[in-house]
Amino acid sequence: GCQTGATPETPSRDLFQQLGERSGIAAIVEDLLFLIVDDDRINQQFKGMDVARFHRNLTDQLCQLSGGPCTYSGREMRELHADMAITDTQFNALAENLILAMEQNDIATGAQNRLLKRLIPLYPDVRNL
Ligand code: HEM
Repeated sequence: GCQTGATPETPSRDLFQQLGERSGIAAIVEDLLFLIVDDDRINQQFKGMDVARFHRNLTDQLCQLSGGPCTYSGREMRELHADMAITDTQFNALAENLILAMEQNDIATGAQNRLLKRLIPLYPDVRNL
């Protein structure tokens, strides 16, 4: 579960709030999915994926990374992306789409950047470096 309740304010908690809590993050991930499907730089990679599972797991991951009360229960990042041969261009394309999705959901630029900063450590795993 991912409940929101009376919890002391911490910097990480604050990012979760700025993203609109789990429901706000779920809306961002939904918009991200539409952008991915429209983006010829990356959409072929996502052909045949389980959309509902992707939505749930990425939402939980971003919720947890932003300091929210969620636990990511999807597959391990390196293992999951290992056979995809993801290029820098494709990684950047996904990041660009995430930024666009956050823009569409009126997320403040500072909050956008703070989330991106927390995703950067996953770069070597996603690119299998
Ligand atoms: C920081 C960057 C990234 C993060 C945090 C991330 C995270 C995730 C997460 C949480 C899932 C769902 C895991 C699950 O269902 O068990 C996923 C699935 C997937 N990711 Fe990534 N990802 C990133 C970058 C990329 C890039 C750049 C690509 C390709 C362009 C990509 C391609 C995929 C595909 C195709 C799936 C679906 C696999 C399937 O369900 O068959 N990811 N990713």
